[in-house]
Amino acid sequence: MRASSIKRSLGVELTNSIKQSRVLLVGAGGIGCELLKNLVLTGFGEIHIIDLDTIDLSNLNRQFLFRHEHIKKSKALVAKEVAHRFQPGAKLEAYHANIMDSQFSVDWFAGFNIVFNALDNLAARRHVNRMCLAAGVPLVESGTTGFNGQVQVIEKGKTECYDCNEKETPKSFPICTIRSNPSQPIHCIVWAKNYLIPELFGQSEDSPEELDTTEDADNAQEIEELRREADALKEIRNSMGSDDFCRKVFEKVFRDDIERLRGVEDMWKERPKPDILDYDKLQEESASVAPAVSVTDQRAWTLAEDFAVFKDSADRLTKRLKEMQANASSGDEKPIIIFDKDDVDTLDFVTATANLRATAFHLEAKSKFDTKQMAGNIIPAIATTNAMTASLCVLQAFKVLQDNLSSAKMVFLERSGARAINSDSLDAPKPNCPVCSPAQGRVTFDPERAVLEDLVSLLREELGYSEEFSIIKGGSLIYDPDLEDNLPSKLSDLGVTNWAFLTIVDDDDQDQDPRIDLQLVISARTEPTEDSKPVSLQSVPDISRKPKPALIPPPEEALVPNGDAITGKRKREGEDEDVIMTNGHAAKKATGELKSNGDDANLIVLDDDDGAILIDD
Ligand SMILES: Nc1ncnc2c1ncn2[C@@H]1O[C@H](COP(=O)(O)OP(=O)(O)OP(=O)(O)O)[C@@H](O)[C@H]1O
Ligand SMILES: [Zn+2]
Repeated sequence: MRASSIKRSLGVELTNSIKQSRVLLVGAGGIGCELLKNLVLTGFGEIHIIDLDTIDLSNLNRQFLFRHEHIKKSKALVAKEVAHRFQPGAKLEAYHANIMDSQFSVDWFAGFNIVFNALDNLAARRHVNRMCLAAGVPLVESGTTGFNGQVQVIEKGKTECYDCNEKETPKSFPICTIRSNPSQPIHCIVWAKNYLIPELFGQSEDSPEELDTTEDADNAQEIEELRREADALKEIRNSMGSDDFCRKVFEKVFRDDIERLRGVEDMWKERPKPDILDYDKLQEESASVAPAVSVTDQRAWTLAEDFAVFKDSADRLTKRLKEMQANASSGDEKPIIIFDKDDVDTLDFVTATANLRATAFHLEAKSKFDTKQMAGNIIPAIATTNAMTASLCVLQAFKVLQDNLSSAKMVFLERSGARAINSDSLDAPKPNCPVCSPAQGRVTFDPERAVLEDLVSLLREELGYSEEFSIIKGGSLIYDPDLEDNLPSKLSDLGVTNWAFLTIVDDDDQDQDPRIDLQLVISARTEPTEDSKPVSLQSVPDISRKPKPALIPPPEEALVPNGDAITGKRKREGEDEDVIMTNGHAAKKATGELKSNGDDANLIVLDDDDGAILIDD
């Protein structure tokens, strides 16, 4: 878009703040590529891009900055290079790195006017949320799943933070469900992917992440039995490459193991016993099936087809592993094959063996396409959703730059319902949020000298804490009055490194109400200072007292849009007043009009109470 069009659309003031802004984009994947293009073309002054990953073939369908020749190159560096061509004057900086690295400190974050999250995982999102809160930088958080998208503006003390609401943790399955008692097709897929493949071709894992062993403490005997089964499989692994390898694997997992389970009568009171599968019978039935049937990915294969693909993919994997072993040098780690949804051999093997198991347990077989989605834990990423979400991020960023937070929104992109885009007012911070409710302070320390006692004394002498308080780092207690043994330990030996976050919890309710929690960001001194104290306060925080539960007032600066109380409820569909997009056409805001601009017939103006948005047709 031409600079003059942007200026006319957004106004001189906003255009200037955009030009002067220094922003950080975290993640150069599906949303990130779209967002980078938007930021560059809108004229943001300086854009820093960070991504830890390299480009994969499966990214190319939607991460449009990347081409075939970029595969295996850094996402951040290629994104920077390609986006630069859109606007050669743009100031771009790229980092092929993990945003959670300590080099990206609170001070580094503080150098940006806005941070945009375009990430795909909870841990990194949480980390950036915390860093932005500590640095006092507004964060525009975004995410998509399939047709749904969401954009949220986060500002310390004014809005909810990313952690104000609990997030669902990824699903894990009890180990016995996976190994002994599957009741859904996904259980068979996880079995094939996380148990059978590692046991045969990979590194045997006792407790891979999708298997939850905690629920099974009472079930020690069953676990022991499963261990014996795994040992037997390891022996079969040694016969890999021999003619009867496939038969041995098959008869072990689809005959002997099932036979044993059928004998555990208690398991089959509510459901039919699993069936034993017959190798010779399936061999006969599959005689006319060509292994090429594995390219059929939209329908579930027949049992004979599953059998044929099982044998064929097992042969392919065996051959591969043997070759890898032959090419490995003696000092190398043992070569292994791990499941990858984009690795056809492993996907065929998982689809076929999961379906054989599903049939044995009277469950539905799944197509290769469905198995890929389920095994890769993926809801398909949709380019259009990413593009729309990325544009909503920029619209919200305009409100942040205009310091007009009361009109910023939590925006939802949905496929169902009358409108594609719905929005909700931003809520005030949750008073009991463990991340954003604590008071904030900064201390510096000398990593060579500082011991825990120095920090404890500082808290008592300079901040007035009594005897009763505790210090927590990353969920572990490093100090409370009963943990005096730690006092002479160096902070660095207690895991307190540069830019660590410490939480101080006041446990004293003798004289008056305890203080609210205090979050201390602790940074190592690099230069020798005049200050000879091993630990010193850099900023003196204002630590209020915990309000009594019934009397929690909303924080003073909290957002109260239109003077109304915040209810935290979603608005009904069609009730909000933001930009609407339907059927791919950008339409006007509820009250606005679609106009054609007289002196530039190619321009479509979208009216919005907050200023017009101009689209170059
Ligand atoms: N800690 C992190 N530091 C830097 N970048 C990160 C971090 N965690 C995730 N990312 C990046 O965020 C991006 C998220 O993009 P996206 O959701 O499109 O995922 P993807 O891995 O590219 O695609 P998919 O998972 O759908 O195959 C990825 O490029 C990923 O590398
Ligand atoms: Zn919060």
